[in-house]
Amino acid sequence: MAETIGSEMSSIPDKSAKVFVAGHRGLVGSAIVRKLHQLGYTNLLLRTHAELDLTRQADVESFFAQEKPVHVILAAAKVGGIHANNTYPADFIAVNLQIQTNVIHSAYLHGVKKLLFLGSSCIYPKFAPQPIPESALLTGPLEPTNEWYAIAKIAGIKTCQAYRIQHQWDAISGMPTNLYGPNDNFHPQNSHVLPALMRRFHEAKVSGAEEVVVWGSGSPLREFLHVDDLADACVFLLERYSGLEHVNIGSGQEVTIKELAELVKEVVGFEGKLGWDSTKPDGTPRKLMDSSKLASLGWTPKVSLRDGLRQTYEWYLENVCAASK
Ligand SMILES: NC(=O)C1=CN([C@@H]2O[C@H](COP(=O)(O)OP(=O)(O)OC[C@H]3O[C@@H](n4cnc5c(N)ncnc54)[C@H](OP(=O)(O)O)[C@@H]3O)[C@@H](O)[C@H]2O)C=CC1
Ligand SMILES: C[C@H]1O[C@H](OP(=O)(O)OP(=O)(O)OC[C@H]2O[C@@H](n3cnc4c(=O)[nH]c(N)nc43)[C@H](O)[C@@H]2O)[C@@H](O)[C@@H](O)C1=O
Repeated sequence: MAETIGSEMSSIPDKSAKVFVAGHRGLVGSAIVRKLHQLGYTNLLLRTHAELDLTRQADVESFFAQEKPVHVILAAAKVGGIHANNTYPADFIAVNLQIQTNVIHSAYLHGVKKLLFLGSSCIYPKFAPQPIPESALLTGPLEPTNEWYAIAKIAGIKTCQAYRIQHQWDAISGMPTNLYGPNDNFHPQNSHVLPALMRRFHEAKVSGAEEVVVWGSGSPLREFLHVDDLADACVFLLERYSGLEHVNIGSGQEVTIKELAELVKEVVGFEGKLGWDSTKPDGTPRKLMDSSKLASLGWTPKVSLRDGLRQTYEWYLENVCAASK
């Protein structure tokens, strides 16, 4: 199976073609919608979860039969941080398998030209070589706190590959690293680390608390990518990549959780102390992705972690805090 940029299956999309962005109100989907609008795409097909529950196979089939989108970006999923993944394993495996199987199969059946599936860096083995190349997939045991979600995401990559091999259908997969930005989930327990800390530091600053408690040991390393960069990479892949293998999408910017906590503390302006809750899991010790394949196709990220944090905090103040007053 050829892995080419600009192969027969890949063509630069017509900007008036109908593009279905599944999950358009989430962190990733909303950034992809902003990027598509910015690039001049005029015919976006959008449905809220309440309007179309993607776990319902018959509804998904009717939707595709009626709407006949030309391209699909699948950014709808059950998503959460380490605590949510560890607490709701059945939801993370079942909902994600259902959504992706329904959407991929219906898209294929109803003549979609190209589909982009999004996985996650947690698909790789817990002790994968660093930085992690695409070829590390399925070479070792997974991190237990998110293995259910990872198994669903691995099945998504394999489903895209199977449809490509059997039907010569243009389904591709992108593997984003840890993301952050506007429209993130700021839930105190179920969110990812960056929005969780932003909220906790902000609330501590407002209440005059002396200490903010951060989970785990502070030693795990994480690579963060601003969601606007991710959205840019997704459209880049949709327009230019057509290959069997999934593509890593990272920033190359890696920090320890302790460094992240100190950076968020500074951006928010909290002047108290940091405490550590060692009863909470650390998860994977390190997951820096090797994004050289994407770089070799011509894509590079633009937003630094410090600038991205400042912009996200402004967004949080204007949209989450202001809305709750
Ligand atoms: N956030 C991150 O750090 C990372 C995310 N990713 C991947 O990016 C993709 C998007 O994640 P992200 O934007 O963060 O997630 P969000 O939780 O912010 O958004 C997910 C979206 O999917 C929708 N959705 C969930 N279930 C259903 C359903 N049954 N039917 C229809 N819509 C549904 C949600 O709608 P509603 O809220 O109404 O339920 C929401 O709009 C996922 O595939 C995720 O795995 C990959 C790596 C890192
Ligand atoms: C994107 C990725 O996200 C998940 O994996 P993760 O990278 O481990 O996610 P996380 O952001 O929740 O935590 C990162 C680190 O940060 C520490 N940490 C400190 N304090 C808080 C805190 O307050 N909240 C959270 N959530 N973590 C905290 C936490 O203990 C851990 O060491 C996957 O489940 C999976 O969904 C996936 O693909």
